[in-house]
Amino acid sequence: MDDSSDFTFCKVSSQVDDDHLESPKAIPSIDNITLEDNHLDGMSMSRTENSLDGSDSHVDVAVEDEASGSLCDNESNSPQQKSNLSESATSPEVGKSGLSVNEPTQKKPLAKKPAARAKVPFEKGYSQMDWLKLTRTDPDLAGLKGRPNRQLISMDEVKQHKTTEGSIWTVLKGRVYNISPYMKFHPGGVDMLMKAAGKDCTSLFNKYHAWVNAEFLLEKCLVGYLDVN
Ligand code: HEM
Repeated sequence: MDDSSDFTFCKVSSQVDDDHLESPKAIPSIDNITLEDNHLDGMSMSRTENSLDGSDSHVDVAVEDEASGSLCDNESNSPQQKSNLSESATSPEVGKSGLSVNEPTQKKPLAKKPAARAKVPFEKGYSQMDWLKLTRTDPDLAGLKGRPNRQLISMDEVKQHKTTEGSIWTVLKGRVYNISPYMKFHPGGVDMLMKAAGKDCTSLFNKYHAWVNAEFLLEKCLVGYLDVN
């Protein structure tokens, strides 16, 4: 068999040709490049903006329950963690600028403070696993009493469900949920979730935990969809 027609045996010649690639010229001289310190300042500013609430008062009182890990990819997907990864992955090694992150004298300004956590210990019987069990057994968590949940609901109507026992509504990503039954199960506490009562809580939700899968957690609490007109 002629080797040249056989893919398996096709000859591969070296592509590494310094003249062709012009490698010395392809890499620009970095002698004159300097990095300004204010670049780093900018990054730390944005870090502050991204913090949960700008305060350091949160204490991690998390009680690890058996289900939280499966409900949200809380460690690897948190925005803070992602940012850490990208920062370390893209940090340039700048040999002469004095800002190389690999230099031993350089303290680690790029390492973001760990996200402040404010999980509250759940009462017995109110873990996320207990919530999942309840969603499977309670036939009317939304409190619809037989009405369909495909209806359009105005913001005015949502506002009226602010304090009503058993019927506290919120809007999250265009969906209206009855969050009353979830209150005591909320890992961030009742007080925090009450901030969502009668409002569109999408931005608050995203601020604290955009990675949480609320569509899944609150599926059975769906009352309807926000009427934006
Ligand atoms: C309305 C739907 C909501 C659902 C389904 C929900 C669900 C959850 C879940 C599953 C966690 C645990 C997160 C984790 O372990 O990483 C959590 C924690 C937390 N939530 Fe919510 N939440 C909601 C709304 C809110 C709102 C509106 C706020 C703020 C006003 C809030 C504040 C918090 C806080 C402070 C924590 C603890 C901090 C943390 O775990 O990082 N949540 N929530």
